[in-house]
Amino acid sequence: MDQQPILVVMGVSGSGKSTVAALLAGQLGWDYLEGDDLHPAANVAKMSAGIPLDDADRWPWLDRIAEWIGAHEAAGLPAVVTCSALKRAYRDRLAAGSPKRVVFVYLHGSRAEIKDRLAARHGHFMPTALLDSQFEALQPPEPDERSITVGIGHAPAEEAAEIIRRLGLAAD
Ligand SMILES: Nc1ncnc2c1ncn2[C@@H]1O[C@H](COP(=O)(O)OP(=O)(O)OP(=O)(O)O)[C@@H](O)[C@H]1O
Ligand SMILES: O=C(O)[C@H](O)[C@@H](O)[C@H](O)[C@H](O)CO
Repeated sequence: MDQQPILVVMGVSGSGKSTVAALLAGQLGWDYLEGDDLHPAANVAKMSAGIPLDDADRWPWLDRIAEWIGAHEAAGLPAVVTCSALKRAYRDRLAAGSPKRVVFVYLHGSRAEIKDRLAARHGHFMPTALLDSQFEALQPPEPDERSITVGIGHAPAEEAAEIIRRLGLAAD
């Protein structure tokens, strides 16, 4: 890779984005953004009420994340950010400002596996009932996108190590 990347850790709710991305950012010593922190309050209220977000809800949120990515592009800094980035059009928006540096890391797992994890997770606004809608919206990365797909069947530290190895990144 010519320049150090800006990694967008993506996938449905409960696939492990926050867990794996925090490990990655810590090990690499890179800036980290939890994408959920940029949701407008109305989006969080909607999800908390068990109503899936639609495109109109997501665009302003994606634009905020794209702005954060853009700042790292402008500064020449590597970074890690979590974002479900479920649809191709969302990813194209996120990568538009730095097409050579954004790499999507898609955490891929079965509905059953993720449902179990969500059922065991507490204190998070996203209800398990929204998982079906997440899979309905999901468009996995296509071959022409800069991405890697990582299976979620391993321990978080192993997933982070796999990502670092496959992308040829050096941990701090
Ligand atoms: N590799 C893993 N093995 C086992 N459990 C995991 C793994 N990765 C994450 N988990 C657990 O699964 C749950 C979901 O993980 P996490 O919150 O990181 O997912 P997420 O994709 O960020 O979800 P959301 O988009 O809803 O915020 C958490 O309780 C987490 O501790
Ligand atoms: O795109 C979406 O439908 C939502 O934004 C969710 O995916 C959340 O951001 C998050 O993953 C829940 O915790």
